[in-house]
Amino acid sequence: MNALTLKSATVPGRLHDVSLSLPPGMFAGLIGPNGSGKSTLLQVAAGLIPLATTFPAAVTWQNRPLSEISFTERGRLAAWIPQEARFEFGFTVRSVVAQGRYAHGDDDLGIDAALAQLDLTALADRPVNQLSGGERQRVLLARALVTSAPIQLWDEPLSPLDPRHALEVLARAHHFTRAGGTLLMSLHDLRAAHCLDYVIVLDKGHLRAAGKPNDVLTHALLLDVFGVRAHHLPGLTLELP
Ligand SMILES: Nc1ncnc2c1ncn2[C@@H]1O[C@H](COP(=O)(O)OP(=O)(O)OP(=O)(O)O)[C@@H](O)[C@H]1O
Repeated sequence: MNALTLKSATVPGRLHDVSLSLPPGMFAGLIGPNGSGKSTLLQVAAGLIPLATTFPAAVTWQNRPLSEISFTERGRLAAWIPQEARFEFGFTVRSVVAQGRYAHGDDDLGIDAALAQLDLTALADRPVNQLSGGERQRVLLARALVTSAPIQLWDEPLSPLDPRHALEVLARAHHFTRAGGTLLMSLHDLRAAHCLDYVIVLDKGHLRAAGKPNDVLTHALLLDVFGVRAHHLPGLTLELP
């Protein structure tokens, strides 16, 4: 079974004929320069942007066409984290995280654990629109994880996080995929992408390469797609204590 597939996904001017499939248990990184289509692809995968054409183009979750999955069931099967953690209203952190249980009948299951995992317990009663950027991002991560959805689609979640929180989120993500979940995460940190199971490279809306990081992140590709030279040098390595 595939957890997530895109077949010939096209959004005019943004994404061109992209096909990919991710099995359960895969932690995949989505990389590409600014404007290459990462956010667009994630929103297509989440069912938030309709495809320009239907058959044979399609998005499937667990081998089922998205069009045949009700919105409530979508809320149980997949979670999407937007690139920007913006909140218009001052709902409390706890109530925003609790939105992740909406598709489960607002049962409040796992909310305290998710708050603790994202280091938000002390902030639980604070209004979300008065938090720092990194704190707001952690609220979105907690809301996504509390859904228990087996498909997680995260748009640059690491960018606003400090080193310790970023490492903790990566550890949580690996734990999630080792337990059978599927995570597609966009990121700009190519060194972090190198540590994932699989990388997908977008360039100007086209799928440029996909596969194991060692096979895909070659010097030639990095120079051609990103315009950077890669060197393997000893440097600063960070890990959780
Ligand atoms: N709502 C929109 N309507 C029309 N075009 C859009 C819209 N959002 C993005 N685009 C365009 O689609 C292309 C892909 O944008 P997208 O946001 O998917 O790129 P990205 O790879 O996520 O970029 P970044 O690394 O800067 O976040 C860009 O050319 C962008 O200008």
